[in-house]
Amino acid sequence: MSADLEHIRQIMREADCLYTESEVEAAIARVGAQINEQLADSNPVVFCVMNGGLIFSGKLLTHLQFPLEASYLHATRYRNETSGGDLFWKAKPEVSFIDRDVLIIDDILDEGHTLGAIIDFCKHAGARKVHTAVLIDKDHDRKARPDLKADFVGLPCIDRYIFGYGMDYKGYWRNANGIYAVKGM
Ligand SMILES: O=P(O)(O)OC[C@H]1O[C@H](OP(=O)(O)OP(=O)(O)O)[C@H](O)[C@@H]1O
Ligand SMILES: Nc1nc2[nH]cnc2c(=O)[nH]1
Repeated sequence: MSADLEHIRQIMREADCLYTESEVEAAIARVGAQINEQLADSNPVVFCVMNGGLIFSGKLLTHLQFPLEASYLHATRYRNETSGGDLFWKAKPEVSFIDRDVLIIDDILDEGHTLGAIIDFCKHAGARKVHTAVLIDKDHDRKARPDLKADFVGLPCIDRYIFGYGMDYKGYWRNANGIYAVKGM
């Protein structure tokens, strides 16, 4: 069924901007500097978590000034909905990372099921060390593993459903050039 584009446009018109483009870009640059400090000698395999991690990964990668291999994996829990279900692997990593450092880049750490499962997968598959970077860490007490923190975090976020910079509303507005919260959610 095709989307109701008027509804999709209305979501953007009525959304609250939580972070502007320049605030997000500054956060990405900060995360890039931290990763440069900590991982420059680790020769990591860097995995973008599709789809949401696409924009953060692309922008973050250009800040990284050391040798690395970049690839992607695709795991989804929300599948274009606004509440999550079971994690579904659409594409497991194809680049070998046995005994290598891995850096996982995703857009958001919300309840943390997705990142937790990806970390477990990489560890069981033989990664030497798994590092994680997220653009947004959502602030609430529903974390699947309260001790699971991302190593690198761009920005904190209030407990609302957000979109932009890779994050979608029903598959749309991943292209929004700021971080927006859906009205009433
Ligand atoms: O911390 P969690 O509650 O597990 O949620 C975070 C995950 O949810 C989104 O993925 P989604 O399943 O929506 O797929 P997408 O990347 O294609 O948007 C996002 O990209 C994270 O990977
Ligand atoms: N787009 C989007 N995806 C998510 N996945 C988990 N939480 C969120 C959220 O707030 N927005």
